[in-house]
Amino acid sequence: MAFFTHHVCRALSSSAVRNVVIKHVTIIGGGQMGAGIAQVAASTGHSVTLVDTNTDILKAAVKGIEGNLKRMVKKKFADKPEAGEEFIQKALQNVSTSTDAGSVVQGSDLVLEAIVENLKVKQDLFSGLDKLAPAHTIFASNTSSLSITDIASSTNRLDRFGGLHFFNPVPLMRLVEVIATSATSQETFDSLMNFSKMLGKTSVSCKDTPGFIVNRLLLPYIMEAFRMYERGDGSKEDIDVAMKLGCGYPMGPFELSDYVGLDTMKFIMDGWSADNPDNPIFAQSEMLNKMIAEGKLGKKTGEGFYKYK
Ligand SMILES: CCCCCCC[C@H](O)CC(=O)SCCNC(=O)CCNC(=O)[C@H](O)C(C)(C)COP(=O)([O-])OP(=O)([O-])OC[C@H]1O[C@@H](n2cnc3c(N)ncnc32)[C@H](O)[C@@H]1OP(=O)([O-])[O-]
Ligand SMILES: NC(=O)c1ccc[n+]([C@@H]2O[C@H](COP(=O)([O-])OP(=O)(O)OC[C@H]3O[C@@H](n4cnc5c(N)ncnc54)[C@H](O)[C@@H]3O)[C@@H](O)[C@H]2O)c1
Repeated sequence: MAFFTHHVCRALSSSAVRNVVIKHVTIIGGGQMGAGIAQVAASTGHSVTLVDTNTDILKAAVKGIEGNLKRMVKKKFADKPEAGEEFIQKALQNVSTSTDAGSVVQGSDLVLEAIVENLKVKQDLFSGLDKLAPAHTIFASNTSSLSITDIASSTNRLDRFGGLHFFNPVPLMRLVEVIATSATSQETFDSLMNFSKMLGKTSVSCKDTPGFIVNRLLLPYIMEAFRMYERGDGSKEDIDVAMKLGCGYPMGPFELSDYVGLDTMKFIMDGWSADNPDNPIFAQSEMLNKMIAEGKLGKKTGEGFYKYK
């Protein structure tokens, strides 16, 4: 019944609003995820403005995008290097950068954030942009597990707000979770689904429940791997090999944690601990806290559970 009511309400509340065809995209946060999403959007013909507060990060992001495109083109256009070069140049021409989100959102159909996993910071960002973006602009968050409803509550565009959760590395991972809150209009949801399709991704529809689908299952698995290691029940190498060869996973839990970034893992974990203080699955990991205090954040800093140099 609730499901039926929800869908009828979504359909009614938004009947006057047209679908937004997303062509111009502002992506906020030029880190691992923002740069990856920018790469895929630009290579599929969207015009992209990538925003970060840090100009060095923006330079590194564009350089990384170019490097990744070259890697991909080598394989895809093996017999046609000139067409490959043209593809790279076209994609790069679709990307511009800025340190001021407020000045670039006017022309955007979609504003997608991939900044730090912190509710207050995301809310502050969107509440400011809500006053500057055109009425038709859809806002979306790439949050790993914060509530989309909570992030959207900082704006006056609840019907034009949803979640678009990409996976790392964005150019290779085929899934996007599309999240609708109870206030997201059917048109907004359809536009986000269609955008994911235009990026060449497969989408699944998710409710705005903690961790959506993937992270609700992934987080307890990774945390249990940490506990096994902390108890001395297995070495990190053996646990990684076991999960790769025993389950066919491309990376073991420690390799994957280094890949995601241990700071991001902790931001995610802290959110779950705060909301579920009595659930041992989400209890703090002293090992993780110590590694972060030592600046070992994983692949991005050259060391996490493993060394990368
Ligand atoms: C406590 C909290 C826990 C929750 C955490 C949640 C985080 C988040 O919300 C959700 C996630 O994302 S969860 C995370 C979800 N993610 C996962 O679970 C990831 C699991 N890992 C994997 O799927 C694989 O290991 C990879 C796909 C990463 C690499 O593949 P591989 O076979 O092991 O290694 P390879 O041989 O090196 O690369 C193969 C080819 O790819 C090419 N290439 C590589 N990187 C590239 C890039 N960035 N761009 C473009 N291209 C790139 C490379 O050049 C090569 O091409 P070639 O033409 O053949 O030379
Ligand atoms: N790392 C992953 O595997 C992964 C996967 C899916 C989703 N996510 C989510 O995506 C988001 C970003 O993760 P990431 O791994 O790319 O982080 P990251 O640390 O690599 O990048 C975040 C970037 O945001 C910038 N930033 C922070 N506040 C900003 C602001 N107010 N305005 C503009 N830029 C700002 C930072 O300078 C940084 O470059 C998080 O919400 C994370 O939970 C991460």
